[in-house]
Amino acid sequence: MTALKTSFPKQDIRVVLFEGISRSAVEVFEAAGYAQVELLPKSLAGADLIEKVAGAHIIGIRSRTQVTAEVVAQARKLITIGCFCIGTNQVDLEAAELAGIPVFNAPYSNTRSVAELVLAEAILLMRGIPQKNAECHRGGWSKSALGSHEVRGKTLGIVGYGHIGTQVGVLAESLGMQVLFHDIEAKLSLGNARAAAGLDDLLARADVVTLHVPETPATQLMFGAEQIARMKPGAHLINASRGTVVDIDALAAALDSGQVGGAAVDVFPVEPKGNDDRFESPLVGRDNVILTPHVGGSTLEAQDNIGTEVAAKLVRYSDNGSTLSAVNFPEVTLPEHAGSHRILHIHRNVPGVLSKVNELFSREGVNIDGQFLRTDAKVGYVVIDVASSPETTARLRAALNEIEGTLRTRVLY
Ligand SMILES: NC(=O)c1ccc[n+]([C@@H]2O[C@H](COP(=O)([O-])OP(=O)(O)OC[C@H]3O[C@@H](n4cnc5c(N)ncnc54)[C@H](O)[C@@H]3O)[C@@H](O)[C@H]2O)c1
Ligand SMILES: O=C(O)[C@H](O)COP(=O)(O)O
Repeated sequence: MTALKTSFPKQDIRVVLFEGISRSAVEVFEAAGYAQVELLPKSLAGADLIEKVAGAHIIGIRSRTQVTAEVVAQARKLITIGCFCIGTNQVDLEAAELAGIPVFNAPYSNTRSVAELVLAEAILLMRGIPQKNAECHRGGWSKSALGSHEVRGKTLGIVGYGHIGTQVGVLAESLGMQVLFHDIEAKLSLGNARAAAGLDDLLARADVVTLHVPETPATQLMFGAEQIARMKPGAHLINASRGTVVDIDALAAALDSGQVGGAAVDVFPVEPKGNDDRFESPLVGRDNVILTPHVGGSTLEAQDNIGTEVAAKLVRYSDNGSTLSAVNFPEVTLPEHAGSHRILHIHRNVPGVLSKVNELFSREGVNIDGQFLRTDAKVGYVVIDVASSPETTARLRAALNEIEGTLRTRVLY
């Protein structure tokens, strides 16, 4: 097979990876011939982020970097974004789509890591270990079974029964826990897990409640004073989803009153941008709270896998145009195009664009080797393989750019 060459030289494609993304990602880019890969240890914000992104063709971020509509608007060279994590709420997905920028993520690679942490926390909270640990560190010694329970036979309430929630449920059952879940979608129960009659039913029955919903307008502060009051008195709460899901002041008050017996919190409404910044939260200083710095998915195994998975998706899009598993874009799986020039045309999904594209090719008398089209509500993505000279391809691209509704074109050969 002939080596794939892009019309825009690969050695000039600038890749910037923020937030300490695994070196496994760099290896994927380098193996594919990308020479300019910059690895930054933390996220940037404001003018610094805009400036850095403006010079990049490909960026990789984790949960911290906020790629807003403003950042997208100034990122004129940017062709694709990789979220080296599950959550994509930190990216303005619509702004990216309308700028012709597909966004990719790693939907599965860290789910096991989160599930293991959550299960460990459920055990520690049910045993009152956070308090005992803190007391020992202060020179105290409370050898007592008071308030310490096995998890066996207790009820775990899972809110959001998706990839992580289901894994937590399976692991919890293997320890003998009863698993109840609540989801807005109808979900197949794994093992002996049971769907609760609703969130209130789950809250009334669970000894430990764990949250695994994404950040959406509907999940913002979905867990506040009202929901906490419906929990069993003294039950425990785990949040490793997103910091905006829980009303943190209401949780602090409930921990003080004893309504919540203990909590494990990995995500916060405001998180430090990097490891040198100070962490502050109303939950700090409480012995019955396990605080972790958003490390649910931070294991070497998960990060290594995520690096490989997302970098491979970005390389594939950059080299070949495939958008399979993009989270904001029409999905097209494309074959190799050795011997043809591949023209990518991204346009607003309005009537008449495709007929103008096809008219152009018939007018130019260019033979089409293959054509692929997918649309979603806002955008159409048409990929045309042609056997033409570089000059003809450049002329076709210029003419495509003139078609009303065109958002972006690229040529690969
Ligand atoms: N702490 C970490 O390091 C870490 C790591 C990975 C993921 N996460 C977070 O965990 C979230 C969940 O991950 P996942 O892979 O399980 O996602 P997923 O999409 O597979 O599952 C989410 C589930 O929540 C359900 N849901 C959505 N809105 C809901 C609502 N209002 N009420 C009840 N259920 C609702 C969905 O139907 C879905 O089943 C991610 O979106 C991410 O924000 C955090
Ligand atoms: O969305 C995710 O996968 C998690 O929140 C992990 O994010 P991180 O890569 O910033 O640790």
